[in-house]
Amino acid sequence: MATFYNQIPSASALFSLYTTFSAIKMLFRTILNEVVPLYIRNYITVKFAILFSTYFQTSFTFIIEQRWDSMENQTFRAAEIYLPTRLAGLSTGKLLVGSNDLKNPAAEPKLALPVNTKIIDEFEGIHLEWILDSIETQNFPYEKQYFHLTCKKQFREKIMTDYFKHLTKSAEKIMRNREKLLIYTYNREQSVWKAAIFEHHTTFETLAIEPQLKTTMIDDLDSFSKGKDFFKSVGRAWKRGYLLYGPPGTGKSSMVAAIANYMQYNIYDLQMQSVRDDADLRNILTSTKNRSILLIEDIDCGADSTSRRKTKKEENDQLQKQKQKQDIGVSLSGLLNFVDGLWSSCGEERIIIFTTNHKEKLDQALLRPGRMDVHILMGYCTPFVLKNLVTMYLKIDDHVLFDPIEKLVLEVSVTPAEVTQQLMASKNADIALKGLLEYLENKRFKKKEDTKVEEDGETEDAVTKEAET
Ligand SMILES: Nc1ncnc2c1ncn2[C@@H]1O[C@H](COP(=O)(O)OP(=O)(O)OP(=O)(O)O)[C@@H](O)[C@H]1O
Repeated sequence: MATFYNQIPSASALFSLYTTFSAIKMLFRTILNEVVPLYIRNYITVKFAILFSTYFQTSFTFIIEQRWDSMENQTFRAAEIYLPTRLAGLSTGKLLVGSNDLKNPAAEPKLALPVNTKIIDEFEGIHLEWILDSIETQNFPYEKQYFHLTCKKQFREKIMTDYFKHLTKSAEKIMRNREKLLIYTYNREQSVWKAAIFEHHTTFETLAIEPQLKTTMIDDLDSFSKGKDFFKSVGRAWKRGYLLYGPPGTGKSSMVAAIANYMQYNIYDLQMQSVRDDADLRNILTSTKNRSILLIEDIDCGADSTSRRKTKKEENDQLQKQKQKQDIGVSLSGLLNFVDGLWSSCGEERIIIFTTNHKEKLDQALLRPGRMDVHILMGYCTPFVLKNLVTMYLKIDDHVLFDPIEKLVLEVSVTPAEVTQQLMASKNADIALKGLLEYLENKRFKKKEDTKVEEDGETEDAVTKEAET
């Protein structure tokens, strides 16, 4: 009777079987490699893989890349905003935590998306798995990230039609309720925008400007933010351009802060010097988000259009500026053309703000009608602005020194920055206002002196000319 032990082949029989099988396998592989060309072998392998995945795979994966058609992919952006809300309380295995709140180091750290970690979401009972992945590429200026969103194959349509809508709507809601605004500056070395928390507390309530200007600005911003359909109906891009001009210290930056706080828009603060060329500019602009402000300060580095003879120093300055302009590879009007063209096709709800201390020096291309929608003069203090500042800083609305100070404000050009500096000198209204009065009197005295020197100079010139002739 054959026992179990009798049926087990001997070790030598097993070894000879193994060597025979290996030899056949090697022979088959050699024939295959020599007879069948590589591309046919690859083709067969791919076909097999597709066949197996189609018939046996039950899941479906959406891939969401950072860029879409060389623009920032808004679906990717929405996922980036939405997914951190799915992290708290979930056992993802690992979490990224951090804070960039410099003002409050003890602030509770925020959660961010770790790379290569599964994040689970659920939508109308459908189980979804998100993974953020990244690869380094040579073509892309920095690491390229993308999301994998996996669901059961049968829910593919539902996810396409309903879940992505839910994702973008949720992201929009989160953005609207976000408590802190961000200010981005462009890092030329890494070709990325770097964010910091924007904590400029100026609002339209604390900005001392003429009431008419305040109302105009607020109305303009309101109609802009509600103007999606209007802009569409007249075939224009949903964007608004403001040119803020006026002497230093008249509140141009404060106005930008008031606009950002009112609209709840992040600011992209662009230094033209950090732009290398058109390709760089395209990258810079396409990586800015909707509902934001593109701010370009002190743009008066264009050619001086005034006919006044320049001093040696001014000529040197201009040469330097022209050189810088060549170095940066894009001109301001080039930027404008770009913004007009590019943002008309891809951006929505954008504000662009230029500031300058010398409107008269600006390139005419900038001032052409239709370029900057609204030109706003941020001027010297008027009696109204002065009173407004005093009320804000000293919490008083009347004082015996008001009258002489108001008269002086009409005589000398004083900026709100100068006035606030004097008002900050003391919390005591008598001391602060006395200081302001003296400051203005000094200014008036200096102005008179300067006028006298100028007049004397002109008389001397006339006398010299007469003597020469
Ligand atoms: N209209 C204003 N209302 C209230 N505060 C103001 C106003 N203008 C200026 N200030 C005060 O003066 C400071 C400097 O003003 P700001 O930087 O806004 O001026 P600016 O016109 O942008 O100057 P620059 O051209 O030098 O950049 C502000 O921090 C603010 O305290």
